[in-house]
Amino acid sequence: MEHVQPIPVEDTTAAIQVQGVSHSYGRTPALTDVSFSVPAGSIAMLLGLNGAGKTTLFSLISRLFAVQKGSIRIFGYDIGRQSREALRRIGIVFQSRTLDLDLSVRQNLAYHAALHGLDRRETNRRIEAVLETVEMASRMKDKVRSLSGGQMRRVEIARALLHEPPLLLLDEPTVGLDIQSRASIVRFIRRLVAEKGISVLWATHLIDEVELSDHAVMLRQGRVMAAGPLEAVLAQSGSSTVEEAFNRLCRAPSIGTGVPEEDMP
Ligand SMILES: Nc1ncnc2c1ncn2[C@@H]1O[C@H](COP(=O)(O)OP(=O)(O)OP(=O)(O)O)[C@@H](O)[C@H]1O
Repeated sequence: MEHVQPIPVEDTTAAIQVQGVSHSYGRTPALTDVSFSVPAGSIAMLLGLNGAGKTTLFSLISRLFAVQKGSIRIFGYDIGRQSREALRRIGIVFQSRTLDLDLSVRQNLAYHAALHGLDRRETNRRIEAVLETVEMASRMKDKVRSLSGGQMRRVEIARALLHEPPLLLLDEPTVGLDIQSRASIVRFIRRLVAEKGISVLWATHLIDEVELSDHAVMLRQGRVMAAGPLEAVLAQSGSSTVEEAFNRLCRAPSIGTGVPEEDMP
């Protein structure tokens, strides 16, 4: 009997579909032939050491940089050719802080709402709602400067949610926070996914933030080492824990040098 190969079907409902993406800074390659997809309604953890290419990937998905090679689709919309449709579906929290310290929490959010063309009444309604979500409504009138690092992060998450995007990009949102603040951020994000069905791509190297029901994209020196439901990634790498998979896939000796990445100058 003739063996019939299944025909690969392009999943246009994927929240993110990255296909064959490469990116270089001058001659330095940062991403090489990166492909993966994030199913709608799921949390995908983007795992990799410092320098693995996580921020570069976020910069391409959020169109901070133009895609040099390959394609990126957000809910089926090409980030280069249909950027308006793609970008309005994305909320992003960058690694570095981007709030204006001398404005109030409300003013920071109102500025973002204006960029998205929301009218005053809708702006007020949404600011209250998103600040409730991250339990920061009581600090609405306070200057950002008076907040703790964890509270600022919560305001940044609120801001990213203000235009009600179905996809949230988080670039190491818990780095530098104490255990309690980290836990509360993780809790808010997971609650958002469960209650509102939004999709999340979450860059981290903190493997305790990963749960078995998540998807994972394991990145090492700009290459995807494994991607898919975490359980499948564990099975594929012959690992019984996330830590083991991370060590095998993301922390292996540096390609071409035999030197572990963290020991490199
Ligand atoms: N503006 C830039 N110019 C030149 N090289 C860069 C630039 N930004 C990043 N790189 C290089 O590209 C590679 C990927 O960096 P990137 O910041 O994307 O990694 P990362 O996984 O986000 O790391 P981290 O966790 O430290 O933020 C690294 O080798 C880095 O040195």
